[in-house]
This record gives sequence, C-alpha cells and structure tokens, in this order.
Amino acid sequence: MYGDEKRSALLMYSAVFTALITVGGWISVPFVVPFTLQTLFVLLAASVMKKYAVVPAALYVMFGTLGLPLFHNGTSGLGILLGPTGGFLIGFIPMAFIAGVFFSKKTRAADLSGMVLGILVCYFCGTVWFMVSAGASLPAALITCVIPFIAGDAVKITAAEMVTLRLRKGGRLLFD
Ligand SMILES: O=C(O)CCCC[C@@H]1SC[C@@H]2NC(=O)N[C@@H]21
Repeated sequence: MYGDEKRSALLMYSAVFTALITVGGWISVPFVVPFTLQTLFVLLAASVMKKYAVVPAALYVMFGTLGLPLFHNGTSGLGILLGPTGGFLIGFIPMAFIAGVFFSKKTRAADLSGMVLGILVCYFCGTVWFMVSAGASLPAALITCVIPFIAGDAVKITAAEMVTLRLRKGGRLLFD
C-alpha cells in the first residue's frame, strides 16, 4: 500500500475499531470489574491493524476520559480512569501493541503468544491499579480482576484467532 492509501486505511480502521471497542464495553455484565467484550475487539483490532491497533486503543481511552460515554456500560471521565477499572483501560494500549506486533509474524504460535501476553499485560495493569485505587490485597485483587475473566478471555482469544485465520486465508491484509 502507498502512503496516502495507508493513511486513509489507518484513519478508517481506527474509527471502526474505536467504535467496536466501545460497543464491546457497552455489552457488559456489571461487577466491580465488569465482564465485557472490549478485549475481543482490542484483539481483533490487533489482528487487522497489527501494531497500529495502538491508535484505536489510545483514542478509545482518550475520548472516554474526555467525557464521551465509551467505557463499560456507557460510563466516561477521569473518575473511571482513576477508579477500579482504570488499569484495564490503560492496559488496552500495550495489549493492542503487543498482540499487533505478534500478529505481524503471521504464524498461529505467534498469534496465540501475542494475544496471551497482551491479555496478561492488561491483567497486570488492571490488578496493580485495582490494588492502589481500592486499597485491596494481591489475593483480593486477583479474585476480582483476573480469576473470573480467564475462561471468557480464552474464548475471546479463540474467536479472534478464528477470524485471523479467515482473514489471512482470504489474503485481505492491509497492514504489516
Ligand atoms: O470500561 C472499563 O471501565 C474497563 C472494564 C475492563 C473489564 C476487564 S477487561 C479484561 C477483563 N475481561 C473482561 O471481560 N472484563 C475485564
């Protein structure tokens, strides 16, 4: 792809994935840390946009913090970023980058390693932030921020890999 074409694709896909991550946050089962589909769409952004998935992830956090109702259940603002789920929101940014870099290698092993590593980094940010913001111990934070989500996020990784293999087979690869 040439420069202008790549810039247009970057803009268009950034808008699409910022919107999809938002929808993933609106589909939410409320808990202290809610079950959502945000991680699925961050992974799909990484699958399609590779390392550039960092752009929609960062735009999502930025616009949500500025007041657009993009976070879980339509919430927004600095209060959410500084609250119990803020670490996950920040964690989406390195998660998108890490998974994207690994997707560029175009092997199943790399796809899965990148997605697992990305989610672990997101969990790490979420857990540390939760301990600070809620004054929770490490065991309490792991019970709230990690353990309930492992199975669901594993299903999301599987779904993202299925989509990735389809896209790769169809040769519809816009980003390296
Ligand atoms: O919008 C927010 O405030 C962020 C919510 C974060 C939810 C996290 S993301 C990783 C884990 N998997 C889920 O389904 N929920 C949590």
